[in-house]
Amino acid sequence: MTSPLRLAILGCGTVGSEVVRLLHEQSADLAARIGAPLEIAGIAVRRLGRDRGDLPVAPELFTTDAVGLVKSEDVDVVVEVVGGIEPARGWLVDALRAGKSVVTANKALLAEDGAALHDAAADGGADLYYEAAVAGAIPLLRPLRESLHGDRINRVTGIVNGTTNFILSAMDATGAGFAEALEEATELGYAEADPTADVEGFDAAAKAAILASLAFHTRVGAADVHREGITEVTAADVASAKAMGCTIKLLCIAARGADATGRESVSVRVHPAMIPLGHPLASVGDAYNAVFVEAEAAGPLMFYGRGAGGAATASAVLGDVVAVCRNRLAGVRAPSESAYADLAVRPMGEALTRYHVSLDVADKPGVLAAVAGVFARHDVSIATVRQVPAGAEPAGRGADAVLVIVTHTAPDAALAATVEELRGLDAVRSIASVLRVEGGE
Ligand SMILES: NC(=O)C1=CN([C@@H]2O[C@H](COP(=O)(O)OP(=O)(O)OC[C@H]3O[C@@H](n4cnc5c(N)ncnc54)[C@H](O)[C@@H]3O)[C@@H](O)[C@H]2O)C=CC1
Ligand SMILES: N[C@@H](CC=O)C(=O)O
Ligand code: NA
Repeated sequence: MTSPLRLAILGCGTVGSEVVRLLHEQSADLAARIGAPLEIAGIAVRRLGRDRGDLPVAPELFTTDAVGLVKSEDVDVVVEVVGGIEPARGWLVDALRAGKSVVTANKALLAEDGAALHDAAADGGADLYYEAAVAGAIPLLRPLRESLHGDRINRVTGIVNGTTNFILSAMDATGAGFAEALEEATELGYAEADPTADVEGFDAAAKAAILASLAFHTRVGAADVHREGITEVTAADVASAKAMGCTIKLLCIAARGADATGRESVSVRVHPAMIPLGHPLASVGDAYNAVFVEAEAAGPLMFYGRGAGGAATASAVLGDVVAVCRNRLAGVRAPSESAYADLAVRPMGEALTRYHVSLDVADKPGVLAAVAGVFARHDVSIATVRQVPAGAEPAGRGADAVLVIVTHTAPDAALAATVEELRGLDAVRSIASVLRVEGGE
């Protein structure tokens, strides 16, 4: 058999330790599939003292000198599972420029400065693979990057954050509020000690940027993504959704469309939205992820599985390790980044959405007409109106009546302006819930 391919592993936390374990457990199969054995050249960690006795590797492989490990002449492949922007960016740019293949799970870095990595990969003639960065174990980026390159993708809609999906699923199942559901997610080990990146939508926004870049052959960064998290989603919102035969999910939506001047562009957004129970994403519960891709010739495609967790994520990392190692042995590299389309990213105000608005109103003549007039002034067409008498569900608001309005599709800016004007209307006592609605029209 050919001489071993040598791996530098950067980081040995949740994902890194599982990568190391699987490399050991699967070593014979991996060698057979690649055509050469894999050897760990070193594992960069922050502190050497930690007890990692359960990991099947020689203790002398651990080092705190990540830079030295990356630069080492006898490293072929760098596996980065540390996360964050720096020092990861510096390590990976150096490795790629030196012609080393890189496998990374670092969605934050790819969304913040994917260009630096792709450019370095092109400069060094090296492979850059990152299947684990979006939707963990689910094979999704390779299909977008390879299998669907003969097709034209129009839209990608996904649940790409496991923590928030767990929280929203728990709120839906038990009627719990956000804080209570977050506590449960933390107890079960889904949410991290600082859950900000998950619950405020930063993690999903980074993944949305990566998905949009691949789907539309355009560089889309985290800053291009409209982002809203789930911290404002209330038990009343969940009840409103249920009453409409819907559920609430944190969605990542990347869609082609025309901008205000009619030029082709894309919109990329992450926000909570109501989706009908019959929508393919509605039944994705617990901490699972799913991504729905709509392509012109292929039609709808659905990808589903575990988007997080050490072993699940390590599966995607190892799949990439096998791919880059095979390429090295064959003396080839995967096609470079495809960003030729260079489409503009539309502002959120131009995204076409639908709103569900629940208003506490006075139950007297003329109120419905006044409310409808506000929608008309902003050129927003109403799809359905439901009036719930005070005391009926949703209960306990002390209003005379609750008006539940669902709109047809309109630019987000027009919908937001409608809600703002409704807030100032005399007949409207308060706005109980505003949520976007996706699917089903
Ligand atoms: N945990 C998960 O379910 C998933 C994680 N990812 C990504 O995988 C990457 C790793 O995530 P986790 O393993 O969950 O994080 P983690 O926090 O468990 O592990 C990161 C490790 O890197 C170490 N580290 C930090 N700075 C270092 C340095 N300068 N040198 C060497 N080691 C250093 C930390 O001590 C820690 O052990 C991140 O980019 C994350 O976004 C992607 C998909 C799912
Ligand atoms: N925190 C993320 C982990 C994977 O990317 C999630 O909850 O999905
Ligand atoms: Na994946």
